[in-house]
Amino acid sequence: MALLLRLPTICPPSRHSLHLHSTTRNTMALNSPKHYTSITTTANNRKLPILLFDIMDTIVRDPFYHHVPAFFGMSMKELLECKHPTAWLEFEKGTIDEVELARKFFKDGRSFDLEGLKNCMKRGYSYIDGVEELLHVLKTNNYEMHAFTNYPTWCEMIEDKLIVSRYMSWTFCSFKTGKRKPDPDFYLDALKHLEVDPANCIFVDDRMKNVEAAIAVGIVGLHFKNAETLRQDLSLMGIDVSG
Ligand SMILES: Nc1c(NC[C@H](O)[C@H](O)[C@H](O)COP(=O)(O)O)[nH]c(=O)[nH]c1=O
Ligand SMILES: [Mg+2]
Repeated sequence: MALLLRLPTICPPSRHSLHLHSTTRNTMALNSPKHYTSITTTANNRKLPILLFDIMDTIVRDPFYHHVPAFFGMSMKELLECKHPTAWLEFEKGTIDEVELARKFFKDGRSFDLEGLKNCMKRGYSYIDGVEELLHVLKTNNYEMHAFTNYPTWCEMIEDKLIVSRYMSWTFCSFKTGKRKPDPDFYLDALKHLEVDPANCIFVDDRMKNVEAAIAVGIVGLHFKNAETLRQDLSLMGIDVSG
């Protein structure tokens, strides 16, 4: 089983605590650290828990680690040595656009074929094995799902190719919010937007530090390893993953 991270049964109040949304009734059992004994709905028939998904290397393969070095004819080590240290992060936060990214992608300001890089990224995007099938089941079983991703406007290229919106909304994207995981404010803003108690959200991410940040604000955190262990973890928590 993939590592399952959960706050103590009842999350201790912190300055970040949010109040239970007033329309919530019969909330999930809080007396078991590892299993929700009931799936609940709110007064407006909202099914709980809400599922929040990291995208890169949780739902979609990140082309950065193989396709991009190959595109530049470099090893990853060589690429990291000559890349600008913050340009990509700025692009992810939406503070620069892709033209500016291209201008400062390399520390020495050398130019490159931006359209070629974008096509390379597009070719590289694919669902991680077994994930789309799991999303399909969760969608069929009426779970509310949202993307929660550090990624630039190129989310649109992912959407164009994989139509992730069939399964979840592109609600929480760093390029729109200007915040990146593991910034606690990114998670707190999401809870405020969703008007939901953090214990009624499950967050799934391949990076442990992002999972830990979710847990720190009271969200249930699952560390993604692969689709099968995620299915098992969700099932153990009482989520209906039957097809
Ligand atoms: N530095 C560049 C990256 N890096 C990969 C990113 O870390 C990744 O795409 C993203 O931040 C994933 O975040 P999450 O934790 O999965 O939400 N990728 C590029 O394509 N180009 C870069 O220059
Ligand atoms: Mg990721």
